[in-house]
Amino acid sequence: MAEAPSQKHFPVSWDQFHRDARALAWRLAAAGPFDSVVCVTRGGLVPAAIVARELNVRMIETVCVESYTGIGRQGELRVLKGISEAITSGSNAGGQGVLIVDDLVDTGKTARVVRELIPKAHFATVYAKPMGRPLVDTFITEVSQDTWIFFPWDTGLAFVPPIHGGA
Ligand SMILES: O=P(O)(O)OC[C@H]1O[C@H](OP(=O)(O)OP(=O)(O)O)[C@H](O)[C@@H]1O
Ligand SMILES: Nc1nc2[nH]cnc2c(=O)[nH]1
Ligand SMILES: [Mg+2]
Repeated sequence: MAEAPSQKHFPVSWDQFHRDARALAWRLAAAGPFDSVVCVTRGGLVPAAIVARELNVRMIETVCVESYTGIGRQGELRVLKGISEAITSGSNAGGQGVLIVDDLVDTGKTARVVRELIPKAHFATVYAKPMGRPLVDTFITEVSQDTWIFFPWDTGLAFVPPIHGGA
């Protein structure tokens, strides 16, 4: 898969991701309470599970978005499934008391589209890049715009050649 030459790599292990998602939950505990969690698929599924467990939220919804087709390759953004009215009705109108969770914000395109669907919701991500940062209410770690984050569900153990060369 082709990627921009200046791209730095930021690999995240399961352990690290769990710690960071739990740190996000600690921060969100002070920003709530939240009646429901909306996760932005697919990357938001794992952090949403961790955050919902920590905050004892059992009402979980998805908003299904398709955007990136490879490392650093953003295609046209399509919302494949919107947010159920059950989540945004009554006292939760407009997204009041609703928490949106995604793994990261990069250009902010995904966050902007999801926010339009549910403007009063609180938007949280584990990681943020500078362009998308203004669209997020709460996040844990910022990485530079030219960094590509590799999540544990996208990676696996592999041989690394020794520094001195050869095997
Ligand atoms: O701020 P943006 O530039 O819009 O990028 C952020 C989005 O990109 C990734 O999703 P992706 O489209 O790769 O799909 P996935 O969640 O199914 O992996 C990530 O999970 C965010 O949702
Ligand atoms: N895995 C991954 N998906 C992304 N989508 C947009 N930016 C990123 C990134 O840095 N890593
Ligand atoms: Mg995503």
